[in-house]
This record gives sequence, structure tokens and C-alpha cells, in this order.
Amino acid sequence: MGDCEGWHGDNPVNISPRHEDWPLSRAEFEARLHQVGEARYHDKHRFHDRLHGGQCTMDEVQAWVINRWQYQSSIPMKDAAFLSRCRDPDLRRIWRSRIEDHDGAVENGGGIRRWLRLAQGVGLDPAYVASGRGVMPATRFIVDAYIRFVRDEPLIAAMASSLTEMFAPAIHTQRIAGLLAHYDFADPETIAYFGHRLTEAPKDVQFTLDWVLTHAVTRADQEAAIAALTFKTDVLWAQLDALWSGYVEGHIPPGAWKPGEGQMADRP
Ligand SMILES: O=C(O)c1cc(C(=O)O)c2c(n1)C(=O)C(=O)c1cc(C(=O)O)[nH]c1-2
Repeated sequence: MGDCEGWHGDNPVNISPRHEDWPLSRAEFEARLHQVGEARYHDKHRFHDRLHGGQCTMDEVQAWVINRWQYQSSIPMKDAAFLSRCRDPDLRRIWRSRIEDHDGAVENGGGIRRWLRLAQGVGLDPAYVASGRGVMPATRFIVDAYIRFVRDEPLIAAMASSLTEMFAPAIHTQRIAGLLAHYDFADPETIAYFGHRLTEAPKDVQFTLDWVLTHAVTRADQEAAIAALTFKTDVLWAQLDALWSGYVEGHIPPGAWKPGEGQMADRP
């Protein structure tokens, strides 16, 4: 047969795996995950430049708070969906802290209550925001896709989809500085949500990244994890595309919040 290196015809005795099927080393795999964030994370979306740079109108800020509520309030539901299929008590014990971070205890609440404090700070009635009435249809569909993904996909992909949080501390740091510099509503209390995430997200990432790097050992599982992270960057990016179309360009879809609705001042 002579020199047949790299030849993969239908010779049944040639069973060596093709190069593209070889598992990535741990370092290569981790680098590929980071590349997804570098290329596609929503810190590069023009809406964030506008928000952090102080160019958003208060209507745009309110639209962001209302729509992002859909994401915030669904995160514990997607984590509950994850727990519902997880047979390992050690994994469940670690994962449930994500729900605790958002729901908190009765007295002080958690991230969800802090988001509603932000809503109040930007002049919205928190009960209106919590009702979810003003959320755009696109935002609902996108967030719903994330919950379904975590509920239905293999465990490694479900876990890897949360790894966008690797890139979140940098955007939260930018956001804290940008909001404090440019908007009167911003003070340590109204934007407390983001400060808390600076310690919560790295704790989640440390565990999940190690778990994914350790358990995704075949090339197929590694590629599935990278694809899951890519999907999740789409979830985040598409929400901002919808927001831009609705409230920067002014194409507000039927049923979505209209500027002036749900204001704190309208509270009986
Ligand atoms: O403000 C942001 O840019 C941002 C991004 C992300 C993310 O990367 O998914 C999360 C959050 N914030 C966040 O606050 C949060 O609680 C959170 C949970 C998750 C997740 O997928 O489980 N992502 C994120």
C-alpha cells in the first residue's frame, strides 16, 4: 500500500481515528472555550457600548431592565430544570447554590430582589416589571430556548452552556463603572445586583469549568460543549438585537412595553 498516512478510504482495516476526531488536550479544549467568548460574547454588542458609555435614554434603560428581567427570573428555573435530571447528590448540592444566589432567603432575598431594586431605581414599578407583561416576544422565545436547552441536552452541554459566566465579571465591572459615571439613578444600592455577581459567578465558573474539562474527554463531547457555549452566546446576543430593534430603532413589537408604561409614579 506504500505511504498511506492520512488516507481514510473505505479500507475496512484502516481503523485509526481521523485527526479531527482526536480529543483535544485539556489546555487546547479550555483555549477553544475561551475563543468562543472572545469572538461572540455580548460585551461586544453595540447596545452595551451605548449603555456603558452613557448614551442610552432613560426609556432605553427601562426597556433593558424590563426585558432582562425575563432572563434574570428564568435563571433559577433553568437551574431547577438542570437539578431535576441530575442523579448525583454531590453535583446537585453544588448546583443548587445558583438558585440560592438568585432567590435568596425570605428576609433579604437574592439577585431577583436586587434586580427589582434596580427597576425601582430607574423609575419603574417593580410589581409591573415582576409581572413580565412588557417583555418583548423575541426575548421570551430566546430565554425559553435556553431553559429548554438545559432541560433537554446532554448533561455536559447543559453545564457548558452556563460558561458564558467566565466572561461576565469583566462586563459587570465595566457596567458598574459606566452606570455610576453616567446615570443619576446609579448608586451602590440600585446597582448592587452587579457587585454581588462579581463573587457569585467566579465560584460557579471554577466548579463548572473544571467539571466540563474533566468529563468531556471524547472529541465529540468536547465539540458538543463548545457548541453549547456558542449557542449560549447566541442567547445573549439575540436578546440585545431584539432590544436594539425595539427601543433604539423604535420598532416596538405588539404587546411589548411602551415608554411611559409601568412607572413607579403610577403606583396607587
Ligand atoms: O450581565 C451580564 O452580562 C450577564 C451575563 C450572564 C451570562 O454570561 O450568561 C449571566 C449574568 N449576567 C447573570 O447575572 C447571571 O446571573 C447569570 C447566570 C447565568 C447562567 O447561564 O447560569 N448567566 C448569567
